[in-house]
Amino acid sequence: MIPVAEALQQVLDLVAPLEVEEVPLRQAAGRVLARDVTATRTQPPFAASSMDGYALRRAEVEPDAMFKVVGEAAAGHRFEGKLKAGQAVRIFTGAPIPDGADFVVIQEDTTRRGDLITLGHKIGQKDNIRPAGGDFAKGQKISAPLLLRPADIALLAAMNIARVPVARKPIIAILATGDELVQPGETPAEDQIVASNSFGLAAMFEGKGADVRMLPVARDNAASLKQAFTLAKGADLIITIGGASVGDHDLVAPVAAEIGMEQSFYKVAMRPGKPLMAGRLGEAVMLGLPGNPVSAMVCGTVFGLPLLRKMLGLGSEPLLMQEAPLGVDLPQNGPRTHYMRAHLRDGQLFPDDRQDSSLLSVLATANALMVRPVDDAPRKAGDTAHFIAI
Ligand SMILES: Nc1nc2c(c(=O)[nH]1)N[C@H]1C(S)=C(S)[C@@H](COP(=O)(O)OP(=O)(O)OC[C@H]3O[C@@H](n4cnc5c(N)ncnc54)[C@H](O)[C@@H]3O)O[C@H]1N2
Ligand code: MOO
Repeated sequence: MIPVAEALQQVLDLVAPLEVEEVPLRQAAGRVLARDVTATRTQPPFAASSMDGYALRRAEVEPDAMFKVVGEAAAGHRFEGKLKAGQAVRIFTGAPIPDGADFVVIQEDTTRRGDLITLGHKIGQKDNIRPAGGDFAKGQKISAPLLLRPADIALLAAMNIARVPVARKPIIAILATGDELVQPGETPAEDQIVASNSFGLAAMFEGKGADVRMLPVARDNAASLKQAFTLAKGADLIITIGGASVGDHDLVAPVAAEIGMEQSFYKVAMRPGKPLMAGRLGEAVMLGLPGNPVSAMVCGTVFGLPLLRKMLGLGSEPLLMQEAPLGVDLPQNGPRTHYMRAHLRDGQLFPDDRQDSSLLSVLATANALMVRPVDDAPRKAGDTAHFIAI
């Protein structure tokens, strides 16, 4: 057994950031910007009105001042002339400020009769003009790497960047193993159960930017497992589930070795997830997860997500660890880092009473994995605890 930190480092050492590809802006959300991009234009490209009202000269603003309305400026339609003394231009939000004007009075502060407007008595100091380039200037940079959120997509669009350089999506093949497994929707025989964690892991990785290839379930024999491995060809990461322990039907390690896997490690001092293995298999990295559903999901979180982030070019930082006071007393921890399914409630952390690694219903209602270090001393309610939000 090796410590979690060492195992994670070894796993991360197996991958490098993937190559860059260009995608249309509409497909860029949720992808990782892989190269810096620069604005191809200035926004706004002209000084623009921020209100509906009248453009005029600030020097002429005083209570009861009268102006002749000589034209109109709307968004997309500038006023072509030049404003002269005593003149105003009817203007709408987003319209270019006419030549000669340096102030916009909002229409609520005016009275209009025919072509004439009269100002009220309480005109504010604010000019209601958005300067050219107030948002960004041509050449302004968006720095990579960056996970593109909806606001980034809007900014890229405003910068007129129609094709976006992003990291290629990692292809992750998920291979569940076991004679007992059927797929959701099928009818299990008496001794069978429904494959679950393969679907949970697929959701986990797809949600973080991977393309997941769900392979058919491999049966507990070498031929079936070998056949399934051939279907993983082309994947960047192969994740097996189950068959990782020491039982007579746990064939993943021997079969993977037979087809050329160079193992980095087997067994990690973590709970759940002890029988985790990792290594290189041809061009791909292989992560062999234990079959117990919570073990598989916890290993996916602790190892799979950082691997994915590194492949996407988002760096190698460990998962964000947060702190909160414990809500209960806890006994001494054992010799493995314990990822306890916990509830963060009213700012306090409450580990669930039921920590068996088969209990998906507990994992599904938890919102935190509380992390207890190896041999952590007994803890009292109120002591600081560390957790990963899930
Ligand atoms: N003598 C020992 N026995 C076990 C040890 C050990 O150290 N010595 N370790 C235990 C630990 S810890 C774990 S974790 C499990 C891991 O076993 P495997 O990886 O070989 O997993 P399986 O035996 O194939 O399955 C375990 C359990 O999970 C269910 N399973 C498997 N795949 C799925 C799936 N895709 N969806 C839902 N459920 C799945 C399977 O039916 C079993 O119930 O080994 C312990 N034993
Ligand atoms: O460590 Mo196993 O992963 O308890 O279930």
